[in-house]
Amino acid sequence: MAKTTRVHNLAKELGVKSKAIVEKCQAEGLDIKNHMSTISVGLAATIREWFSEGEHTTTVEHAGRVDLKEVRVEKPKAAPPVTEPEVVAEPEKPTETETAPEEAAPTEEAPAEPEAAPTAEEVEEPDQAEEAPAEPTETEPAPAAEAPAEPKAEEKPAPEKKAPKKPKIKMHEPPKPEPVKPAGPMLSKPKPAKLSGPRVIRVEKPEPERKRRRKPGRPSKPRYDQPVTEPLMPSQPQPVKGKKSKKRGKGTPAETPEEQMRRKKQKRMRARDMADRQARLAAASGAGSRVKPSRKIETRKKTEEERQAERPDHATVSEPITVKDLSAAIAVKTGDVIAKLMAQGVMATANQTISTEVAQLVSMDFGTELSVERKHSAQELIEKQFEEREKKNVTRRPPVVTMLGHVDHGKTSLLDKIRSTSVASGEAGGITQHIGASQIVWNGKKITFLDTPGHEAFTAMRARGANMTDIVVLVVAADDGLMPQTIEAIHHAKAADVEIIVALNKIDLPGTDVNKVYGQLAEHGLTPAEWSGDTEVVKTSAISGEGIEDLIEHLDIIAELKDYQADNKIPATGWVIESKMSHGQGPVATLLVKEGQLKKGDVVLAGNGYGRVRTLKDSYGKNIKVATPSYAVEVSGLSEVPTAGDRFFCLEDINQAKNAAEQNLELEREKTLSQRSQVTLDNLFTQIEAGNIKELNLILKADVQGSVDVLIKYLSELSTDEVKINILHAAVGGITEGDVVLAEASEAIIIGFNVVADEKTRSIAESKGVDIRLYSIIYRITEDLKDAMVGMLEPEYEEKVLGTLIVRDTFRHSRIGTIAGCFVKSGVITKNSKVRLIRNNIVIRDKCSIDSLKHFRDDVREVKAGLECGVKIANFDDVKVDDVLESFEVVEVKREL
Ligand SMILES: Nc1nc2c(ncn2[C@@H]2O[C@H](COP(=O)(O)OP(=O)(O)OP(=O)(O)O)[C@@H](O)[C@H]2O)c(=O)[nH]1
Repeated sequence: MAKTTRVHNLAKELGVKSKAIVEKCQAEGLDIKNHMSTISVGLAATIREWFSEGEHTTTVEHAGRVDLKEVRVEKPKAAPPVTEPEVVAEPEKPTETETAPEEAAPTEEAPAEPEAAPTAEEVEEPDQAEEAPAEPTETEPAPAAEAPAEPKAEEKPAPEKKAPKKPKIKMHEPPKPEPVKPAGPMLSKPKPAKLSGPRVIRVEKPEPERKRRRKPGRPSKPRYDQPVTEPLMPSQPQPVKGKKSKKRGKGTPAETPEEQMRRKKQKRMRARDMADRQARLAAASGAGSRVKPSRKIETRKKTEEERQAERPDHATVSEPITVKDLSAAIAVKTGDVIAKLMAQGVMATANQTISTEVAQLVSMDFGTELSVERKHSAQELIEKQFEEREKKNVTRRPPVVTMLGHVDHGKTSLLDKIRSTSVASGEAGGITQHIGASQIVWNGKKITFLDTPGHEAFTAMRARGANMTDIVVLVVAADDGLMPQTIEAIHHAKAADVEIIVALNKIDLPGTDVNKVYGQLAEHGLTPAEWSGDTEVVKTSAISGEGIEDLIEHLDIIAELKDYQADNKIPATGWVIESKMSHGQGPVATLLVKEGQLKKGDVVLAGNGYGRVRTLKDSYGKNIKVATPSYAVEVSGLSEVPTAGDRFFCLEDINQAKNAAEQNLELEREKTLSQRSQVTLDNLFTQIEAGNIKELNLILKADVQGSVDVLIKYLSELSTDEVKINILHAAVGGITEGDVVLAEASEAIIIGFNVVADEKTRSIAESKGVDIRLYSIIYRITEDLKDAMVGMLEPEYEEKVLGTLIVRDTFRHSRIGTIAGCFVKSGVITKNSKVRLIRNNIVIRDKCSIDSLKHFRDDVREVKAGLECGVKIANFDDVKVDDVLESFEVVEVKREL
């Protein structure tokens, strides 16, 4: 690096006044303020030239001479001539300068030849042009712009070029009679240091460039080193900030096209960097960024707006839909989606699945229309594969007939008569409890019968049965006529688009009014053929056997007309009619073959179950080898008990069956989870608002009948125009599992007044999401319900049960009172916990403090499950053996409305 000196040191060296140097420098436009200012080596060399006597020999310096007489200090002896050490010091650094002393000789010796001054074009290097300020130089005769490392310039004798316009020096005019002497052969005074000045000038050239960058708006001062390419005084107006960049952008005339390209490229890259940075800041939403607060807010706002704009109008997701999937599809934060779901009364975490309907509702709230693509399960793919199979052996198959009708109208008896068995007499309670199936052969033709239960509770199964069937025999007792379930059966049969034939049963009974029944049938779209309608009505008697053959004949005629067909050679498929877990055989299923053949040893997929067919039995319990279309067979060998109505498939690969069965199980579980959205007091208001609830179902359990009656009265009065209070069940006693099941099925809330739910019931309720509310003050129940219905349920405290204790013995102490000797059945009891005393599921005493808790003789803080302890309930002594103590703590609950 260049060594520097100070003005006063240099003045001392030259024997001149510091002030003279300062003034001279300032006159030349240099930034030298006072005698303490630092001077670079190059400048020092220049100054030495200025203050030398007639040895102004450099090729680049054209500043006015200094009148040394004026500026010399009083004691000339103190001013030594230019010293050698200075000269030696300079060449220490760059290698170029090392050669300077040697190269100086020819330069010094060379006579100054102004004509020989090279033009700017000749001497300018491209690099220099780029680094140099943008002031134009083309019109100026360039001073010797020799680079230190440029041998070409050094070889040439340094010509004295034309001096550019010189700045006016205020201090003094150069003496007229003494024109500038060209550097002459002054061998007697060899001062090589003088020549090193201009060389060093080139080395330090980048410095002024840096300064200019720092203060781009300021007019640039002429630099001492500027003669390299331009005169010291600017010949043009000073560039201002904007102009400068513009100028640079266009490129100086000295710039080559490559340089211009390079500069443009750099500019583009800088712009891209800035854009990237802005993007990163925006993506980080300002968090952790070093952006100024004002700008941060601006960025965040912009981001939110952008998000709004980025939300798609339409999105597509595949089932099953998790909250995460939905948020990704509609470009909304998962937290926001969860909040929206909560507002709709659906509690779900990011990874939980939600129903399609709920997902679409949420999407609409965010302004996105959601399409849901059904993801094809393995079973669906198998189904498709089966449907596309080539059928080469299509033949007629027996019709599948289902007996439908009202309870006790004689379905089973009729079927029994048909197949000449005695199934009806063997049934428990006289009610058909499950779907049975049988096949009869009549005149060499087969007919398959499905016997469906007629009870209301089995409506769903009956509906499934109707879908499997070809012909429905609507059994109507002639004495009863059409009953509610008969009408329902008609609707099911019509919806399934199957043939309907009416068996007007019990025709043997006296006093039956056939025309009345005909009229009823006609009312429901089944006008009898006798009345010129399309419906065949066969008068039958399961007792006398009247009309049985006629009925079978009619069935056969319909089958012939419809020509039911199937391929009986391909792998079988069909439905599960019924299933059970057999003690000896494991899962057993009754399958109705729709198509193909089912053999012993076949791999079967049926709902969640799969396996090889171990046994194959017909409806009479006889082992058979193969079942063909319309056959109902009982199979064993499945891994799980399938559900009635499940489709079954015969597959070649047991692994395929296994995978599909496992997937079915998983899908079923997800479906159950996504469908569950129990009503609770917390989400009641939102459910009401969302229109999900029009009736609030309640189950009331209380300690005494009086409480039940009062509660029914008070709670019924809470009904409003929006919500009707519907008390499903009200009874005396503790809350049972049955109450929870009923509450789950009917979306009800359980209210317990002075009663509790036992541990098992509580855990079932928790798993099913059933809300159980326990109270000991009636008005609190009404208040809570009222508040919940208007969405004003206050955050409050909830009791968290810690443990359950059984009182095994009691000890009377004259001073303390009755101590309950307890066994901690579950959980824990702590000294600080509250207890309630329960006798026969009725709360006898609630929220009691504990006076003392002992384990043997020791006072303890807590006693855990499996240990015994002594509990003294504060201010209460009526403790009895077998009482239950429930320990609990009161915790604050934040409601999420
Ligand atoms: N007199 C007379 N009684 C009949 C006739 N058919 C059935 N019954 C009687 O009606 C009662 C009910 O018969 P079921 O065959 O069990 O009737 P269901 O429709 O199968 O009844 P669920 O299985 O409960 O749906 C029995 O006592 C039968 O003996 C009939 O044609 N004439």
